[in-house]
Amino acid sequence: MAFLDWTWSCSDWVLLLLFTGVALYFWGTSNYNHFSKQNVPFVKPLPFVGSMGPSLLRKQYFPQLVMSTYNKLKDHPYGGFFMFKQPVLVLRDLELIKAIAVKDFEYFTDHRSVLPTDAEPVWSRILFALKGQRWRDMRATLSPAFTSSKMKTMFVLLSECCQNFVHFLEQCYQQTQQNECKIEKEGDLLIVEMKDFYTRYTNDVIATAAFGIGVDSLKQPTNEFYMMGQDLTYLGGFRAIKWLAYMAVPKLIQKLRISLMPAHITKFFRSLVLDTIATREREGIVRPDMLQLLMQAKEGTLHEDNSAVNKKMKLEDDDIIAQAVLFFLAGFDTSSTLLCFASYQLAVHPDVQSRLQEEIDETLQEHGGRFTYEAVHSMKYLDMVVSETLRLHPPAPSVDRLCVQPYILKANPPMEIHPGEMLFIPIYALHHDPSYYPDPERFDPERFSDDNKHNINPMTYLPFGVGPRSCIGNRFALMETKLALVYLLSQFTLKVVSRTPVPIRIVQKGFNMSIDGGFWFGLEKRKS
Ligand code: HEM
Repeated sequence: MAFLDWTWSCSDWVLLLLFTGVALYFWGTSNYNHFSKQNVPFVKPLPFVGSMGPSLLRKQYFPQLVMSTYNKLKDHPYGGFFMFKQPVLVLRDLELIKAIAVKDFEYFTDHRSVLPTDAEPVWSRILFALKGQRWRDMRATLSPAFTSSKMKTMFVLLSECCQNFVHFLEQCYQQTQQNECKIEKEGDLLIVEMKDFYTRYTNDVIATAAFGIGVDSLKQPTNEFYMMGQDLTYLGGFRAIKWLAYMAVPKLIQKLRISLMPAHITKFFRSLVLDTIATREREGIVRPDMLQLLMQAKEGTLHEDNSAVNKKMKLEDDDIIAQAVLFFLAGFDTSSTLLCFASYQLAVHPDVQSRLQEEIDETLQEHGGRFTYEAVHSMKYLDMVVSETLRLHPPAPSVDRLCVQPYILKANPPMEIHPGEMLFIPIYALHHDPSYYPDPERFDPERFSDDNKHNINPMTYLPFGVGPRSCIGNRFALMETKLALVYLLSQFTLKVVSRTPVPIRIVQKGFNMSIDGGFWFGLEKRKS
């Protein structure tokens, strides 16, 4: 057979290479006329990588890529870019965003597949990955677990985690605690890498609130739950290559049934959840946490507030494991990122920090020295600070929607969208658009004061996404972050120190945003 004949001449090999190169080029650019043939403006793609080049070369981090795409499409209600070979329609116009995500939601109910379903039987059951009716049923089943009254019952668990960290910091301050965490004492200050610190807090919060186990990751820095969480969210080395391959050629990865989630992690979380459920059932233990609510959903006894039992669907064990892990994945890094950026802004804006501390002190006094659920939720300035941090540094820079039924985009010019096509809502860019937020890079909590917040168009402020598919855990996330800030600032003041990077340079670590050099701050003990 000529193909296997090693006596091929040099020119034969050159021809073969040339042919392969040309064939690959055509494959790598095969659908790059997707937008041009419809006269839709788009960001020019490069072969294979589409518009992702600057992000892959680490010249632009994902929020910057979202921003530059949005700016390049200025003056258009929508436009295109390419995520590798996948054409993605970016929505700029606020009415279009509202139509896709809210009014005509039934045409765009799904996200693009986040994981190869065949290779990930547990992971493909997570709410975020579910599609169509199955998503509707699961969302309706889980929603009662996130109402205000359920948050109130979980408040006590979160307060315990906050008490643990304040106690730990006080011990470090008095140097009675040897710690393996990134906390050092320098003069009157504790020097703390807050990303590490807050990640341990949000990890403990999810451990107790979602998995029903108590861990203290500051006192036991290498506890198994924490280490598994780190492993789960580690996106370096070979794992990064697998994820990139999945984004570039999802069908091939699906076909090869390559698993993106290491089996030992799935095994750990599976036995953790199943053992806890078995112990609770055996010993009749009832605990005010998400696992208990998932167990009730499985039994069909989970109540909507003030209404009947939700009987939308029966959960299987794998569904429960999947949702518990999702709460962990969706919650712990996003919330710790929010806490880090809030701390940064407070440290570099001491006037804002003092005003917030005054509010905390007064509220504490009014509530008899106790941080109750009502006390934390009554703090208006705290809400303004957290809202402005979420505007300036949204942990999710964009969200996607997948078209599930043919749709005509009612814009000038109109556009036909077909099932399987993907759309993007550029959260980060909307939050930084000067026509919606004057002087957008300035940290100004006043934008969210009672007098000003009515000027904000709801479609320009989307830290938790938008419409029926928005974040189910937003109340929980806000409670967890506000409570941590209240506990911390009632005892300590955040200070800029020589290791604090000012101004910050955003970098991407794994799924989330961080800053170059780490979130180093000084903590000064407040005089009582
Ligand atoms: C500051 C913290 C958080 C931020 C900024 C955030 C943001 C988001 C965003 C942008 C989405 C996609 C929404 C959309 O497509 O419109 C989302 C979805 C989701 N989030 Fe969060 N989230 C946070 C914390 C949490 C927490 C603590 C939990 C659970 C305990 C959670 C659970 C979920 C789930 C389950 C979904 C998928 C919802 C669905 O597909 O129906 N999130 N989140």
